Amino acid sequence: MSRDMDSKNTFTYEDVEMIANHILEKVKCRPKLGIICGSGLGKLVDLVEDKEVLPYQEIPGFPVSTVPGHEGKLVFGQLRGKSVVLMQGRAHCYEGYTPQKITLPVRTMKMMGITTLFVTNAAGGVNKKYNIGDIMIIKDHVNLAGFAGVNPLVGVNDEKFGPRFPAMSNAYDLGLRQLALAKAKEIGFSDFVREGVYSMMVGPNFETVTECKILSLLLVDATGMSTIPEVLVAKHCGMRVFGMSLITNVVISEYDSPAHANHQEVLETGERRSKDLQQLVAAIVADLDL
Ligand SMILES: O=P(O)(O)O[C@H]1O[C@H](CO)[C@@H](O)[C@H]1O
Ligand code: HPA
Repeated sequence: MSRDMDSKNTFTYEDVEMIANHILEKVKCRPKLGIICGSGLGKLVDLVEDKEVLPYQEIPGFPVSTVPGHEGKLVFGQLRGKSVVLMQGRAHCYEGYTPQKITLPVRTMKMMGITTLFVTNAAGGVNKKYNIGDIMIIKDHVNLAGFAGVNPLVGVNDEKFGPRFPAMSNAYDLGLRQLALAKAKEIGFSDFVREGVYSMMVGPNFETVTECKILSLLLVDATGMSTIPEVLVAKHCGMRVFGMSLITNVVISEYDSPAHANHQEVLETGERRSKDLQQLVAAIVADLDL
């Protein structure tokens, strides 16, 4: 397929179909479950057996992540007896990509037959009760980037993907959230697994103190720089969505505090909690109906 796809910022239905077929010609696996791994969470691929790996560079049009902690590979294989594809790393708008480009992999997964999407991310804890290392099951989001016009669904709408005005009141599937909470309890994780609201600002800077105070007033529990565009596109094309944030740091909400957020802390927390996250994802996937 032509590498012209790489310079595109928006993709037609036919473009996405071509990219999906290109991938399916290269791998034997035919998954129904897709998992996007957030910053420092790429070790989730350790759960996968019979791996088939495709670097994003080899997939026409796919944005290549430039951020440490995002490998940039599509990993197919078996996870607890189910065929899956993991995105080991994602691209973000702050890297200079359009919202349509960073969500191309989601539409491509849909076209490859994925019906359920798990999104994971590293996030800063806004809720004062949250501790570093907690896992937050996402029950809803506040699309702050969307308030500023950053939304992958802006533009001409092709009904073959989904409706012009998709509902978002049920973005994070209730059944999957209940399954995740039940599994967390079963494996003894209830003390550090919570349910809450995620928000996204474009980044790449971390939030100011006043911004953190505003997030709290907006009922946000954890904040990051990703995920929401992927969820919007996944829901638009009819996928079932489940989301989890690892609280890698707590946001700074006191003026004149000497502390500051940094990506190294984000990656270190991801590393420290990777086994727990793997255990929870494995337990959920084991009982998932696909
Ligand atoms: O959302 P993910 O990709 O997990 O990454 C989060 O971690 C990075 C900041 O440390 C930002 O990219 C933020 O979005
Ligand atoms: N803010 C925004 N994005 C993040 C954070 C944060 O505190 N931690 C990890 N990603």
